[in-house]
Amino acid sequence: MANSVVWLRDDLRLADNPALTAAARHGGQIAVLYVLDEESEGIRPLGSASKWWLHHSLESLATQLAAIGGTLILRRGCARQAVLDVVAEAEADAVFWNRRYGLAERRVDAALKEELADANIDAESFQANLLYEPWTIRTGAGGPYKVFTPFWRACNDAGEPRAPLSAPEQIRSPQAASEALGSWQLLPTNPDWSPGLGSEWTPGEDGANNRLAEFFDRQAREYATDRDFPAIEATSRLSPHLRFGEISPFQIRHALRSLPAAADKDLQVFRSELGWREFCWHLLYFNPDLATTNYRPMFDRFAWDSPSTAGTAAEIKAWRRGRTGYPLVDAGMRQLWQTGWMHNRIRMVTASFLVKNLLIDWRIGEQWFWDTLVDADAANNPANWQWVAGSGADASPYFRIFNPVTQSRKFDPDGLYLRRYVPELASLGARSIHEPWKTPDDAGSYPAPLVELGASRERALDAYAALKEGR
Ligand SMILES: Cc1cc2nc3c(=O)[nH]c(=O)nc-3n(C[C@H](O)[C@H](O)[C@H](O)COP(=O)(O)OP(=O)(O)OC[C@H]3O[C@@H](n4cnc5c(N)ncnc54)[C@H](O)[C@@H]3O)c2cc1C
Repeated sequence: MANSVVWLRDDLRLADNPALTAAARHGGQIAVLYVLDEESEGIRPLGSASKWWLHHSLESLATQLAAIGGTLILRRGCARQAVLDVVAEAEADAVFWNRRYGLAERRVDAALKEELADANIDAESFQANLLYEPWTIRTGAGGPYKVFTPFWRACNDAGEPRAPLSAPEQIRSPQAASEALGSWQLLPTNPDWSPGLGSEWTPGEDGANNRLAEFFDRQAREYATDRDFPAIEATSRLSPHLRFGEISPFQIRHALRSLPAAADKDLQVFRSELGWREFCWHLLYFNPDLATTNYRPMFDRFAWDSPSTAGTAAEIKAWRRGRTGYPLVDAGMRQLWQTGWMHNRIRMVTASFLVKNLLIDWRIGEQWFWDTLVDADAANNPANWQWVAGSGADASPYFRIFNPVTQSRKFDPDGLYLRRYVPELASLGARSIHEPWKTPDDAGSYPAPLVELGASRERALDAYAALKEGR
């Protein structure tokens, strides 16, 4: 009986993996392959935190595969060549994979499919990582959506997504050489900045399922109200697991159905957050340059400060290091550095501070998040940055400039989150911790504010007015 190859990409799981299920049905031995492709044209290189995650996720996947009799084959290089090599080595007559939606990735997949067809090798792809394929959700006029609410309504009208598939109980893998994971050097050394990530996260399918179970047990019920408070662990923290496909949106959606109806309001909000993920991928599918190009071309003329001037370079550095003098911004940027993750509300606050109070191009912030987030996502990251900057689809109105002090008082009233990530301020009381410059004697080495909020807000509004008026 002929063998097959399963080429895994952003779907590092055994359960609800249609490509793997198809291979199991095909029969014969299954060569399960992961390719670290930093060569194919247009593929965005992984950021440092994503590399850390990938290492541990692959390690976990290899262990899980071994438990059902399989082996994971690792190759580095051009994906096309790696897949063709493994097809030959495994004497396979079929290749299965789950779809990707970025343009560069789609081009690689389409070219490979053709090449395999010419060689009489069957190649089949599946829907696995999005509930709704981007091209299936269209406006009445047949175009892509630009606004979330009607997009999500159209998704819901399209019907309930399919039930998840079980993991195969047993597979057999052919002999094929694999590179050693360690030789890829995905983990940081000199210095090793990852201990904080290690204590926060368990990459892999088990880690993902545990997060989901914990979220359902403890948190899902207060999600709608508590999700905005960064000191409360009220959100699912599933984002890096979804990013690497250790859990599928189908599994989450299906599991939600098992919860009691009493939690309906919370679950509705949670479901629509998963909808935002679908929307971001819909945007990326139709706007492949989302990470580099303003969705609204009008913003091409926006007067960002030049990052090469000394003053702006110093501001960027202070923002990255969590030394802007605004405790909520700094707590967020330090949470990001220490744990590879930042609470959603604080992502909005830190991003708004960079692009509006400092007038720094959103692409500089997007790239920093890309490098430091464990959930750095090719669609969610640029779409949200553009949403905050005002240049994106369904974007926040430009005049909505998050005030880090007001946000801090409202969403971290006792300063618990601030104290956790900005320990220099730990001795300040709940009233003064949000504005430490008013009690400088107690703020120790904590820096003075980088800019004044009122004046920097006016400068941003002027820049936007000039853009609109074509000045
Ligand atoms: C400037 C900025 C950059 C961001 N960059 C990323 C990124 O690179 N990767 C990423 O996954 N999310 C990104 N987000 C969206 C959001 O902050 C995270 O998805 C969320 O904080 C992850 O935590 P969670 O899993 O606990 O979320 P939950 O509240 O539990 O939500 C469940 C899931 O819904 C999805 N989701 C939630 N909010 C959004 C959103 N606004 N847009 C798209 N999907 C969403 C995520 O997959 C998330 O895991 C960004 C937001 C901002 C403002």
